[in-house]
Amino acid sequence: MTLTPVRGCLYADEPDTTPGTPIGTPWPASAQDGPAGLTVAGVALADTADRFGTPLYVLDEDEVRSRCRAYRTALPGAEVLYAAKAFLCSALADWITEEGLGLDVCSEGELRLAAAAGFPPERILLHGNAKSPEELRLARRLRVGRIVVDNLAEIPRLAALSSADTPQRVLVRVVPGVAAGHHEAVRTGVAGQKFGFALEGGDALEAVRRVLAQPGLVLAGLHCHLGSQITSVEPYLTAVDRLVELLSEIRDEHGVQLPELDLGGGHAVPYLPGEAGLDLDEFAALVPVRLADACKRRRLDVPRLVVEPGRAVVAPAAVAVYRVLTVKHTADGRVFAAVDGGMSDNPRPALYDARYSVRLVGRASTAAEREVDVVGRHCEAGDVLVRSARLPADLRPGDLLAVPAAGAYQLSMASGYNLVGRPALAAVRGGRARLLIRRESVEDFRAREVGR
Ligand SMILES: Cc1ncc(COP(=O)(O)O)c(C=O)c1O
Ligand SMILES: N[C@@H](CCCC[NH3+])C(=O)O
Repeated sequence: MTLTPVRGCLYADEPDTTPGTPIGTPWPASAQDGPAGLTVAGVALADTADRFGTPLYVLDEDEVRSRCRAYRTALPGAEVLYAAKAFLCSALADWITEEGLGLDVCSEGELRLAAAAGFPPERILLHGNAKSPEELRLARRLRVGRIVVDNLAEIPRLAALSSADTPQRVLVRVVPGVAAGHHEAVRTGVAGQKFGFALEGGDALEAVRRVLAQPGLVLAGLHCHLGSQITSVEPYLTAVDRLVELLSEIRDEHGVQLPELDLGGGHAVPYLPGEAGLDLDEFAALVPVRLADACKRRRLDVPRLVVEPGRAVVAPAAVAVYRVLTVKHTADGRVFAAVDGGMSDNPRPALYDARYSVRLVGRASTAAEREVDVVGRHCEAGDVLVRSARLPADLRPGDLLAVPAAGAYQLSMASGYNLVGRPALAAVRGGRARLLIRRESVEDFRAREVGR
């Protein structure tokens, strides 16, 4: 590998073609251990960290693309919408467009970014429990394909922006009464949380009635989202049964057959070695068949299946790289390795007690492994990134640590806490790295200050 000094740092200007050893899940498929240390898409993480600084998120473009393709191949009859909330930037929007997926957005910001990136509006679906009048107007102006209705007040508001000549296709978000997901805070398939209309008690049927009464709205189908990080297909099958039951009630009451059934996202990925995600092949083998059978029993036309994976497309494609700032050995035998990021770039451990794995990159160590808590740099005792990690006992300041499965709900949920600034993001492909998002600086914060 040739190392060339550029603006005071070193970077690899020739792709590293030395074969390494693949390290498997939860790392990107391209991740290898080799002479250059840990590489992703042929790029040494240590070189990239030197080039762009840390904390750095490294996103493997081909991993994202191949995950999009896997969905399209596994579910040929279905429509696949990438859930932008997992993470969105213009380059990612380009890859999603090129791979033929649609986009699920839930805010004016996501919608504007997608539109500015040139994402085809007819392939965009807008949902959210609190859409502002501006968001609805923007969605109409941009001609987004579908809007998911989440409360009754939205129906006349949206109808006022639509007409029989330029109708808006909508889905009704249903709460099917199915509990699934990795944490209570993300279980949206049950009553007692803020999203959607419950099946039980008739809320969902009432929403359907009101949408059908509006000449400017076209009811395209039903929508649900059960939760996030769901590892089994079973909850989706139960949701299919319950939603098909509702479809048949709608047919019986209104004489209409709805053409779409959106089961949302929630497909789990492995975060730890040996962990399993949702099996996409099993999902693809069981869900469409269950849908067809349930419809046949009720003599319904089979609606088109829509899925909205976010995490499963992007989480496994990124690695977060941190530099160790201090290593504290306590009298009671604990070791705390504090890194230059933390809960401001990854709030998931603090929010959901999420577990991650971590590896030393950039140097080889023959030291025995020991238990280390990898902690962040923020003023919170709960700012722990990886509890009880196994890392070499000679871990020291200046070392680099890499955390896999970092592509979803980390940068997108990053905050400005302690004015540390949100990390940079680099894309890697074919042995080359390019910066997609620069690091946030205090100047960015100061630029928003307009008074004192
Ligand atoms: C409506 C909807 N669709 C899709 C998703 C994407 O979920 P996930 O990233 O778990 O696939 C979410 C977030 O959980 C959501 O709320
Ligand atoms: N942010 C959550 C997922 C919620 C997705 C939004 N509906 C997580 O990291 O697991």
